[in-house]
Amino acid sequence: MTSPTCYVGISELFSGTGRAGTTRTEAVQRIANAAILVRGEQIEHVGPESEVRAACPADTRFVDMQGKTAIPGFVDPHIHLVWGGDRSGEFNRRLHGAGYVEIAAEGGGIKSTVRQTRAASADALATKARKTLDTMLLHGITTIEAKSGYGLDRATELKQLDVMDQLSAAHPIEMIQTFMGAHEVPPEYAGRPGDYIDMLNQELLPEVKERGTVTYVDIFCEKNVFELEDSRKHLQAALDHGFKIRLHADELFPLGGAGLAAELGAVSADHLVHASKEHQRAMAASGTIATLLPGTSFFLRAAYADAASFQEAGCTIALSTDYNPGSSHTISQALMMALGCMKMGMTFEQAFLAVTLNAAAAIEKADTHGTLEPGKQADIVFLDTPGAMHLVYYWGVNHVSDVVKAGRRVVTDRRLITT
Ligand SMILES: N=CN[C@@H](CCC(=O)O)C(=O)O
Ligand SMILES: [Zn+2]
Repeated sequence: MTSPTCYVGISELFSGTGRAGTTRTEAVQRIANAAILVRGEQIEHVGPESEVRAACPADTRFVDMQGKTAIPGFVDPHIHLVWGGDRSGEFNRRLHGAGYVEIAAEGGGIKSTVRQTRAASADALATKARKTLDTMLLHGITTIEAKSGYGLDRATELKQLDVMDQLSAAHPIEMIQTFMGAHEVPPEYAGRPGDYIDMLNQELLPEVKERGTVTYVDIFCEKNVFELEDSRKHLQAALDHGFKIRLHADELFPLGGAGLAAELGAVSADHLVHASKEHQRAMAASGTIATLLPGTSFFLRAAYADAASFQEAGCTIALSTDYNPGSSHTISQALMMALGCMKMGMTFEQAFLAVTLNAAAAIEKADTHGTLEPGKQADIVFLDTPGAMHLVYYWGVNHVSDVVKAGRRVVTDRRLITT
């Protein structure tokens, strides 16, 4: 058996507690002068340093973290990882006054990335996505949900999934895969979203299921994209094929996607800027996580979801960057916490749980991920700060200095360890 490692000299350990998503912000613990004992891939003990040292076996290797803060690795439960090209020109057009919907209607937006993703080789897509994963790891993200959805045809959707398989096997970041063939209506099916959904249901869902690597099916349930009936049809077909489901819901218009998510028992409904109170309550009753995406609101200069309203309705709230080339080109979960606190009325504790334990719940990993507790996977981020509060208090700065993923050190002193 491998010798355990004990991380000592931790000025503050800050973590949620428990094995399920929570609305209880008291579910955070703060331990001053802490230590963490790790054996193999798991945490064996956390607590005050003197207590943990007393529990360490004789062959323990001690690593002095020199006053850093320890938190669980960030989980990001909504990532558009694999895509080609660049939309900075479109972004500049928006700064000059063009609207996101206006650009999309002209064939830009998601469709522009689809063209560039179709044209790119799998190798080029993998190289670009690997760099993104490296940047995420350096910012403390240790687990993500990653979607296809910039192909919108069989070959390119499968190419995206192939790239995800390749990166999943090679990169320390743990990846849960989602098929999002229904991200937009492709040009070949313009004006015929129902026919496209039929094709996805009959041809692609069985083939994707066969791969065995994809957990979820997601859809952009939105006015003039996939409206409620097409969304219901696709999601029901996904459930029938044995997938779990998640939705982009009520982002730009109050269509009722949040209600559909609750009705069908979706694991998560995301965006939710325009979700009605009735649908928020329905989501709470169905246990559907509310994954809020403040980076998108920021980047589109749009309204923010009302976190207090979801909290009051009893929803478990997660936060995600929604990393993508058009509406939220960022990988910083710390920045999402800052936006959650400053723009959505969240407390620090709520925002912290939303990027750790509740984000893990949004990908059904809360029993093993998202907190620093005995028996959980040893996904640990060390911050070069006197406490976790600096994630928001000293905002816009990457404070991550060291990362341990599944018990293995993968970032040391802000540098990736490549093995
Ligand atoms: N809402 C739809 N999809 C993305 C936007 C993708 C894009 O603009 O490329 C989102 O999650 O925000
Ligand atoms: Zn998205």
